Amino acid sequence: MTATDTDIDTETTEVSTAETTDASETARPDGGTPDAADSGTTDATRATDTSGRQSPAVAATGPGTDTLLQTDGLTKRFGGFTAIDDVDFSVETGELRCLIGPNGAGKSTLLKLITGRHDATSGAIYYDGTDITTRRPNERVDLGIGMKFQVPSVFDELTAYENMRLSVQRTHADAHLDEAILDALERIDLAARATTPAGELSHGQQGRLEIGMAAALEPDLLLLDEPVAGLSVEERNEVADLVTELNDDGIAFIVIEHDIDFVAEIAHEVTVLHGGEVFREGSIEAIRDDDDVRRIYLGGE
Ligand SMILES: Nc1ncnc2c1ncn2[C@@H]1O[C@H](COP(=O)(O)OP(=O)(O)OP(=O)(O)O)[C@@H](O)[C@H]1O
Repeated sequence: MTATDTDIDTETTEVSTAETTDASETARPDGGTPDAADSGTTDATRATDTSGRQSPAVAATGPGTDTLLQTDGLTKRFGGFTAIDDVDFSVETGELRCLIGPNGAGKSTLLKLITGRHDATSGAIYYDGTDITTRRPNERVDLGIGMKFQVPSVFDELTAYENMRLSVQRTHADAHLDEAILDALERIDLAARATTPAGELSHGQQGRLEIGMAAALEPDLLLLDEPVAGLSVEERNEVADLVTELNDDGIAFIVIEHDIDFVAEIAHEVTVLHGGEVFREGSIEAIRDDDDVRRIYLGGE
């Protein structure tokens, strides 16, 4: 996604973290997912049966359970190629999960299925008591799923303050807006750069601004696709601190990351994807010591 791709209405000045697209995809004017045409028939499992009863899977992510997100046999095919293959994956409320795996394992595709940027070919996604499998991206944002994509999404010509305003105004009334924007900038250590155009911020500061903007929408689950790619060690540590702080505040995370040191610093549990399937799940220590993971992750298979 680039800044110019994002849908900003100059009257209401609105930005959505999951409604936007990157250069490889085309946004649909109806706000629907961009790839309905290429995904083939969607026969995703429905959450209610014909009698209108809620399925056990929906209830499993509902109030009183620890599970915030659950996928059930989730599959995504691009033509004849299966990028995500019958994946059962779940995230607990408030947990911080890292998603690793070799290039092409399906990590980004899985996140895009969760945000609604891709339609599922089959299977289902349940979030906080709701079947979101066919919900539009903006509905998923409203339900509490935020996303920071791999490509920059701040508006270079707007200041840090103006960028942050785009998010904060969605959750705060006018009377408290200024204070809330400054608080949000303080949280990401950018209050002193409030009047600096985002394009003049360092790569690391831009990354923090993007995460801060996504967090300002007050999600319960925040998805980050390679948040420290290209950052210096110092900038990486700042992002690690920020993610940890936001997680301590109660936001659950799914973080895709190749930088295993960063993963070790932040993760509770790690899921390894390989060939579109869940290959392993466990603690970072167990995953690091797993010879099979090392082999596939290092490209030996
Ligand atoms: N829109 C698409 N059309 C066709 N194939 C796609 C599309 N998006 C992804 N793929 C394919 O699906 C597979 C998984 O891609 P994905 O980007 O999810 O992998 P990844 O694990 O995120 O990889 P990386 O670490 O390199 O970013 C790859 O083989 C990729 O080429």
